Amino acid sequence: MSLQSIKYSRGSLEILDQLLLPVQSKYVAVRGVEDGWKVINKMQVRGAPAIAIVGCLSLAVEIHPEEFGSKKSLRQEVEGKLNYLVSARPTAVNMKIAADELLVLANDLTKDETIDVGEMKQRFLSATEAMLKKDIADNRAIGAHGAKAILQRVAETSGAPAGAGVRVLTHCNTGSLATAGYGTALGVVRQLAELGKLEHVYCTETRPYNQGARLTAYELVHEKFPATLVLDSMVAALLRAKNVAAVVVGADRVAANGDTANKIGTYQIAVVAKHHDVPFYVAAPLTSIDLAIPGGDHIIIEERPDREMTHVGEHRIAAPGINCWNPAFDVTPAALITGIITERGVFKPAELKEAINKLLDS
Ligand SMILES: CSC[C@H]1O[C@H](OP(=O)(O)O)[C@H](O)[C@@H]1O
Repeated sequence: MSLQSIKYSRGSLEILDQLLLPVQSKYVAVRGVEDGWKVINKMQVRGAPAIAIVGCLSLAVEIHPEEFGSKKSLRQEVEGKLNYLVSARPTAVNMKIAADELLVLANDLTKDETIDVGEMKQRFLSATEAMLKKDIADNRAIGAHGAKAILQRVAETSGAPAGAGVRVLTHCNTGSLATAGYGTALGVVRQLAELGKLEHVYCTETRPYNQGARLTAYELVHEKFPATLVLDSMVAALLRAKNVAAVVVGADRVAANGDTANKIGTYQIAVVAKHHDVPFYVAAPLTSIDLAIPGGDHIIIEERPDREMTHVGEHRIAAPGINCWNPAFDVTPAALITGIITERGVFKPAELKEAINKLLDS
């Protein structure tokens, strides 16, 4: 049983094939950008941060053995292949942000007359490799900020005895299998557990890919957390009956106003949480926040193949001939979001844009 979604050393990249989990734990070699695009598009690896890291590392393993005649030719190869990788899945912004940052680096290195093409390649490889450690550090910070915010909110509003543990609900998979490690929303759950404050965690099965039943449950069992799997259709009954203190989910793209695209089903959980006065948190690194778009209506929502709904593996579960609608994500309006938990702190949606701009300026 492994929770390491990405295995990398310079010149070598493997990903844990998440289509086979939880029954089979098998690593798949990613030999270059074509492989990288395929494993992302097929969702053998998924999760906004993991998509960006695997995409960029697939470029790193491709250019590592290559000799480039000039810095310009290296830059042109980098630009073309980064744009290709961004096309693998359109909703999560992390790959686009990483591609933009790496292209700025490639342009700067091209202009830097103090280094040759060999040094440029080494610096480019180092920059892509740094994403792994940074993501884990970001996730641990998200976990710390998120756990503190939830415990503080519960202490202020629920009347629970000081120091009591909390019961939380999460959706989809936002753990080590969606990132370089530790996780975003599941990083908050891990931090609550590390503080001895996790009374119980509920995870939804998250049809149709079943990230919750197959991946989050896999992580929670691995960690031996007190956890229960629920159907997506049970969330209203759960919030009514089980004294859930908070909902914490991930994000694929957070717009400047705080509207958030996340796994399909997130929006209706947010509506139900509002009805039951349960705080609803989004946990996301700054690399998932897209200040270039004003609101959720501007987010492209990926539609996945009907077969992901009509079959479980090779077994058909829907009537042949029925039409399907299979958007992979939906958008939760900022008005339903209590706070956006990032590695730099927790922000109300209305404060997000100004706070992030201040952080970026500093
Ligand atoms: C930290 S993962 C963020 C996000 O990615 C997942 O989508 P997918 O499994 O389709 O890649 C899900 O929406 C998570 O919340």
